[in-house]
This record gives sequence, C-alpha cells and structure tokens, in this order.
Amino acid sequence: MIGNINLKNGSKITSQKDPCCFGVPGCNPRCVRYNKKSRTCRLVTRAISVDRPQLDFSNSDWKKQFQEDFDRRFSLPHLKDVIDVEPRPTTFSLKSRTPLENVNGSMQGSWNGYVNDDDRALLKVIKFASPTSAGADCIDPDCSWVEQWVHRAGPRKQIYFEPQYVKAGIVTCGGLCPGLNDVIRQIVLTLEKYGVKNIVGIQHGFRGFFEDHLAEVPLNRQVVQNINLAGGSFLGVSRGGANISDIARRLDMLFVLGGNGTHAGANLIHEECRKRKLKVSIVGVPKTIDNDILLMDKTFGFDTAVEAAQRAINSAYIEAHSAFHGIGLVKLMGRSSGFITMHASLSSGQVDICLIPEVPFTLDGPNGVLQHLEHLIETKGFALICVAEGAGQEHLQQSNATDASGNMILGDIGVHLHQKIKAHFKEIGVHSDVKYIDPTYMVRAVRANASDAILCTVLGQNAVHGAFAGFSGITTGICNTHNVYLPISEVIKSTRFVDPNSRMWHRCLTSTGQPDFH
Ligand SMILES: Nc1ncnc2c1ncn2[C@@H]1O[C@H](COP(=O)(O)OP(=O)(O)O)[C@@H](O)[C@H]1O
Ligand SMILES: O=P(O)(O)OC[C@H]1O[C@](O)(COP(=O)(O)O)[C@@H](O)[C@@H]1O
Ligand SMILES: [Mg+2]
Repeated sequence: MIGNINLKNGSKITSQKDPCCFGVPGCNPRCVRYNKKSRTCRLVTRAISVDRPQLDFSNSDWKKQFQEDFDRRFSLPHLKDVIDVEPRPTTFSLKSRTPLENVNGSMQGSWNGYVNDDDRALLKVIKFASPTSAGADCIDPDCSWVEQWVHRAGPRKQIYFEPQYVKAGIVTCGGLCPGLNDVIRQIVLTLEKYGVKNIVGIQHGFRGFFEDHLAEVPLNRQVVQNINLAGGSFLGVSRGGANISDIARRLDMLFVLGGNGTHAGANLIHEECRKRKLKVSIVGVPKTIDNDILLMDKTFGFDTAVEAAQRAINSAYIEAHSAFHGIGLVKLMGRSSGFITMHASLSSGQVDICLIPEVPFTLDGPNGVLQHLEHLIETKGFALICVAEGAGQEHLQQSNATDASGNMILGDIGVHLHQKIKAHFKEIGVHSDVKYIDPTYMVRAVRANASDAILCTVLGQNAVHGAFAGFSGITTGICNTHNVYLPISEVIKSTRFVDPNSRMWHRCLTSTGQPDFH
C-alpha cells in the first residue's frame, strides 16, 4: 500500500513539498486548501485510502500488477458475492408487440438491446507521450500506455429481482441541482417498465428515513409525469446525518441521488446490507452542479448551472461596461472545485479575471489581482471578475465551522473582494464603480436544460438497470462519452478538482488574458 494519508484537518505542514500542490503527481488528493501563512492544510472530511499497490517500475510485471489491482478495485459489488441469488430472464423489453421467447431460461430473439456483463469502456483514452504533456495523468515515469477498463452500463438479459415483489425507494440529498426531477421521473418510468408496482419517494434526503412526520411518497407514472417541468426536487432535499444502519431493511432497491457526501452515505448503507446479507441493491446517481465527482465527464445539472450563470455574468458585464471605471464582480458556487466558474467564464468570453479554489492568488502587490484591475481600468476602462465561492479562502478568517453534513462553511470571498477593490481604488485616488452580483441559488434552482435532461434520462434509466442486474454499491456516469457503472468506493476517494495543468484551465487563461497572480 502506498499513499495512505495520515493528516488531520489543520495539521501543520513542515516539508517544502506541501500536500496541496494541485495537479502535481504525488500530492495529497484530500487536501482542499493550503494556508500559506499558517502552513496548515484543510482536508476533505471523508476518509479515503489511496490503495494502489506499491509498483516497482523496474519489474517488467508492473503493468500486470497495476491492471490486476485496477480490475479488483473497479469490479462491481454484486448481491451474489454475499448471498445465494438466482438470476431470471429480464422483464425489461422494448419489443412489446413481439415478446422474446424464454427458451430454457434464456431470452431468444433477434433483438440485441442488452448489455453483456463483459462489455467494457476505456476509462482513459489519451496516451500521453510525456509526464509534462498538458494534463498528463501518468502511472509510471515514462507515461506508459495501460488499459483501464470499466463496466458498461445498461440493461442485462438476466435480472436478480422479481419485479412484482420489489419495493423501490428514491431519495435526493444535499443541495439542489437542476435535473433532480428528471432523474426521479426516469427511475420511476423504468422501474414500471420492469413491472415494479411499489415505488416510494423518501422526503428530504436521509432525514426522511428517520423523521416520523416525513412519510414515504407513493410514486408512479402519473405522479411523476410532469415533475421535470420544474426545478428543485419533488421529494425535497436536506443536509445532515441519518441513522444509516436503520435504512437498509425497509427496501429492496434504493436509488440515492446526491454528491460526494450522499455517495459516502449510500456506500455505508450498501456495506451494512452486505454485512447483514440483505438482498438490497443500493445505486447512486451523482448529482452536483459543482461537477466535482471523480472519473466522470460531467454530472447532470452542471451545464444548466453554467448556462444560468451567463445571465449574471452578462448583467455584470453590461453594468461594468456602461459605468465609468466600472468593475463587475460575480460570485458563483463551487465549494472546492472551480468548474462552474471556469466554464461560465469561458462560455461568456467577457471575463477578465477568473478566480478558482484550485489556483491561489495574491490580492496586493505588483503581481496581485488589484494591480491587474488598475491596469484593466487604465487600458480598457472597465473590468469583469468571476470568482468561485471557494477561491481565495486563505485571504479570509477561517472559522472551521461546518454545515450539518460536515462541509466547511466558507468565508464570503465575494464580499471580501468587493470591499478590497473599493478600498484599493479609493486609496490610490482613482474612481471606480464596483457592481457585485451573487446569483448563488439562481443558478441551481432552475429546470434542467435540454442536454442535462437527456443526461438525466440516461442516468436514471441506467440506475434501474444496474439494480435489476444485481449490483449494489455502484453509481452510474459518463466516462469518455460512454455510460458506465463504477463502484461508489472509487468515486468518493476524493473530490474532483480543476487541474491547473489542464488544457481547459489554459484555455480559460488565454480567454481572460489574466497574468499569474503570485
Ligand atoms: N462521509 C459521509 N458519510 C456518510 N454520510 C455522509 C457523509 N458526508 C455526508 N453525508 C450525508 O450525505 C447527505 C448529503 O451530504 P452533503 O455533503 O450535504 O451533500 P452532497 O451529497 O451533495 O455532497 C447528508 O445527509 C449527509 O449527512
Ligand atoms: O447553501 P447550501 O444549500 O449549503 O449549498 C451551497 C453549496 O452547494 C454546492 O453548489 C453544491 O454542494 P453539494 O454538491 O454538496 O450539494 C456547493 O458548491 C455550495 O457550497
Ligand atoms: Mg457535498
């Protein structure tokens, strides 16, 4: 085992190589923020282990060892691993007029609508020639090509549940995200297609499992038919803990829609079921506008949030452009990952300064943000800044307070920047007119756009196929445009961050024209 991390929140970093060197191989993936002044590190709250085998690259067998370890980690937990369960022919068929024939327990026919259990998709598709290539993600110093295959998502010919006896539950946790209702709807429609009659919604996240006044909501096609026309969650969401061990026994299938925290909870429920040898399938659907889930191209709701952010950025641009020495400042969500801010800035094309949590910046001094603003006002006459809520936390008072789910409560970088900019221009005797826009909840409380609605459809349907296929402790997402199942344990190992060495961040810098702020 290598890379086991033994750091506590706030622990002092003494070596020169601090563990928060984002994007640099060997850095601690749990480190979410490094405070240069106090030399302390904030870690993600969830326990992770980096359980790759210690590889000796001089040994010609290292690739084989790596791949064996990879296959072990990415194999999908299945009910038959712990209990005796017999498969039966699927009840899911789209050929309703010419049903497939069941010949000796296997479905015969010409329709090839099923996914084979041995189908795989490649997790990594670029062969980097050098570790210094932009965004390189190498295993060995030579960046050798190593195939990493993950399981393809979709309906199987064999299923492990009798639909008529199944009670399935759906729960939505964490913050809101455009598309939650689309996923709920697709799960219900697909369950019904298999023949499930007993489908319930759990209200307000994990709370719904243990707060008596939050009754189960019966779900069917009629109930969910139009819920995708509105944003939010039809079932309600919440943050905060739950008695995980009590959740397991009430359902046969549980679909858990949420981010990293929710998936950690879902995995605990799955492990509890396994320990008790219960025939319960727990399947996650990653939900977060922050797009901070490992291994996936993108999560649903992200595109919609980026699109919604355009209105705020455009308004800030108009205000800044129209004012004398106008400075537009927009703060967007992104607790520890700057994807929304980076993509919204790129998409707008008007942003001069994009600030994200992964790239520390200085405010004062010759290389600071304020100096660059002065330059923009002098040369362009106005400026536009887009900042992620988690950016520049090292400039703010740290409280160490957490929300009910254990997420750090951040200082308000938007308000801080607003004050600093105003004070700076006053101090140097240059007029400025700063307009601050904080559209935080407006970007996520909206209905999913068309592309997210399609993504939700795919994910919701695949979640149900995964449960019927007998998998548990899995989640579903897109890797390199292909739909896959991944063990939850792998996707919660860390938060996904913007790689400052990636082409996308470099594109953002090209677009804004901003210098290095340090
Ligand atoms: N490490 C964890 N283990 C178990 N449950 C967790 C963990 N982190 C968060 N949760 C639970 O998951 C739910 C959602 O978590 P939260 O962090 O608020 O949202 P998200 O899932 O979007 O990250 C909450 O009910 C919270 O208590
Ligand atoms: O005010 P709330 O509801 O806690 O939500 C704010 C959080 O929502 C997010 O956009 C997404 O968080 P989750 O994925 O945990 O729901 C964070 O970036 C942000 O800090
Ligand atoms: Mg979270």
